[in-house]
Amino acid sequence: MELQDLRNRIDALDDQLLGILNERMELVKKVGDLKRSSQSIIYRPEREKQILDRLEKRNDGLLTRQAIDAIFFEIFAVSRNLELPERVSYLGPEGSFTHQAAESRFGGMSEYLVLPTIHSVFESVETGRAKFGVVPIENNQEGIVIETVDFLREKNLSIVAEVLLQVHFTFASQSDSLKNIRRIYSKDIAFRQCGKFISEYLEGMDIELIPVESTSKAAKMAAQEPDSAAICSSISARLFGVPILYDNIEDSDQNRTRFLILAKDFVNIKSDDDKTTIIANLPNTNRPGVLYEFLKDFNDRGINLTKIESRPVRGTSTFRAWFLVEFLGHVDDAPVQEVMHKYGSHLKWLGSYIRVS
Ligand SMILES: O=C(O)C(=O)C[C@]1(C(=O)O)C=C[C@@H](O)C=C1
Repeated sequence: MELQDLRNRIDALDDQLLGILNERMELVKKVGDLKRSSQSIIYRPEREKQILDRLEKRNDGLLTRQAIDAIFFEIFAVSRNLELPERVSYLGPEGSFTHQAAESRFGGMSEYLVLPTIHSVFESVETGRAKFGVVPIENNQEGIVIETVDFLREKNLSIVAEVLLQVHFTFASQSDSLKNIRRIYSKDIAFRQCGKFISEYLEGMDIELIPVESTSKAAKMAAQEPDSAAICSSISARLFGVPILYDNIEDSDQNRTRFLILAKDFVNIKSDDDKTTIIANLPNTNRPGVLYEFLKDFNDRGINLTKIESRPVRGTSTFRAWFLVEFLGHVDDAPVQEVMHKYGSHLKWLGSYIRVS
């Protein structure tokens, strides 16, 4: 078949897609009207997951689950904006991995508020300047993001959802030959995570590695200085118009960062695959066995703990700690309710949300 014939058939399918998408939006608008009149929540991650799971089961074509997710998350984001436009804040700068995580759930059309610190993201949601906030919570190679964990305890926000992002770095420069590059900008942690690439490709060359605050700052610098390069995310290279010379240059393809979507007073309905996050401020932690007994309470009820992080209780001379605890299940599950009641005000529930694996 000729190229033109194939393109004509693609055009015809695109016409159909457009018609179907508009038809879908008519229905979404009606859902939005119903929700507004009953003051219900617009964002329903468990419904979105149900749709994605159903489509994956039905699918017998070339689309992978990842591709179905990417296409439909964009459709859901457009739908939610049609139902009620909502502003989303994230830890910037633009082009950061948190930006990428935010766009993966809220799409290219949402209104974004780019903020300089994790604290300002929490504050923007608390004060209602943004309906949702996106912050990193942990990287599987580097560990927990302490600031996020501490603000989860201090502030009164709920966890709506988690997002997992595989961290890929690109090598971007306006120079088309490595020979002409004199400086490479990046974040110190990114230099560490791309060590093999740096030693293999840049061995023996007179190049200075310059750490800057963020990988998007690095891309910005590389856009201004033609004899420099940046190790950055592909989104920031694109944003600043710096050509990508090498993609996926990280040492390990296991590098993943987990982000949280936060909102005020948000409650997810139970799904078949939930995770719950709580803060435990246990009494009498100087008595032997207190933490053991607490953990045993989960074990005895068959609740699978997935994380326990300890943080210091500040403002005292003791070495007391509080804990961020995560486990599989929803707060409405009977065994979880038992533990919550047993410890009462010593536990703070932060949210039950769909687990991303
Ligand atoms: O089913 C709903 O509750 C909707 O609002 C519709 C819809 C969708 O586009 O399918 C949009 C937003 C929600 O997060 C979930 C689903």
